[in-house]
Amino acid sequence: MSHDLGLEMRREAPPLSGPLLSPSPLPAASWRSQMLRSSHRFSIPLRLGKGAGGGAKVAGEMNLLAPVRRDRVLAELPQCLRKEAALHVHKDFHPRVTGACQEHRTGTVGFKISKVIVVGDLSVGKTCLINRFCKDTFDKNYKATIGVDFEMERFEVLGVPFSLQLWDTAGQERFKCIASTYYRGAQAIIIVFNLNDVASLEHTKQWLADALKENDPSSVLLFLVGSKKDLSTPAQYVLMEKDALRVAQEMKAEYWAVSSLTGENVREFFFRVAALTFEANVLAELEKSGVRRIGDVVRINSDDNNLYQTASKKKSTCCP
Ligand SMILES: Nc1nc2c(ncn2[C@@H]2O[C@H](COP(=O)(O)OP(=O)(O)OP(=O)(O)O)[C@@H](O)[C@H]2O)c(=O)[nH]1
Ligand SMILES: [Mg+2]
Repeated sequence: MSHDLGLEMRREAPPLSGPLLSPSPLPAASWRSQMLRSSHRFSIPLRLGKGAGGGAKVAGEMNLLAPVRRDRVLAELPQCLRKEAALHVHKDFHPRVTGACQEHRTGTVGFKISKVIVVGDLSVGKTCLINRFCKDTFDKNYKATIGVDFEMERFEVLGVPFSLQLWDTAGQERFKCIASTYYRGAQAIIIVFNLNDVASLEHTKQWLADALKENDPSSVLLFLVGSKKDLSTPAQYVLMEKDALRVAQEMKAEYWAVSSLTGENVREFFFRVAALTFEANVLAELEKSGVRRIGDVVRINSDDNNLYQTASKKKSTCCP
């Protein structure tokens, strides 16, 4: 049974199994025609069990097949909204990241996808936010998300292809247990609250705690996003922003305020998410390749039975 209540989509995604999507139930040609669009929304059927990292197969195909849209090309680091609550305030990408991109040393980053989960109270505007960015649409009617959906977005950052998988989760309590099984493996968590509803801001701490149960708090990037900015008067907004900045600082999250109705800050926000996630991925890749070089030097020694021996092993036989 697939859930389609309130969702415009839609092609059923392949069932999830473990960290990867299992083979598609659709013929390859059918998936390929879907892939030729640069943004895709999938519903996850309710029958699915646990699974979280999903999408690598789909993303792999997308990287090969779909060209990146011209308006998804990032040549510079998009800036934060408020310096008081930013993940970092540097003007440019980390110099090691820029250098690695120029020298084509970004390893597997161009072939990977990064999972981003979007959580928050019901009706705060999570689905509208994703739809405004991915499809440039806005629906004024509330249609609850049941379980989860995800949308694929492809970017090019500093000349390197980069894909984000945006997971839109249900805010309604009765669907939360389904949605939370998809939290695992996120590289970024977007916690949305309604700028006109202080309770939804208070609840963001619980949403964060739940999402962090399934993720590594030391490596995940956090964003706190106030929605429906168009409904606040400037005076109301200033008051709410003060509280939101404090919460963002406590969480170590980057703060944004958006309107999916008018589109204010939506593109800027997602570009920032893509850029910071990309930067973190490249830095992690460089770290990994550095460790590999130091710790796993491959030696060829014809005197040994094993022709390939790591430097550390060799050392231990010489110096007991
Ligand atoms: N004025 C205004 N209304 C918005 C905005 N964003 C969303 N809405 C409205 O808020 C309602 C809920 O939006 P959704 O995006 O469906 O909310 P959700 O967070 O996905 O809700 P769940 O799926 O139940 O968790 C809809 O009626 C939207 O039209 C906005 O920026 N401005
Ligand atoms: Mg929704």
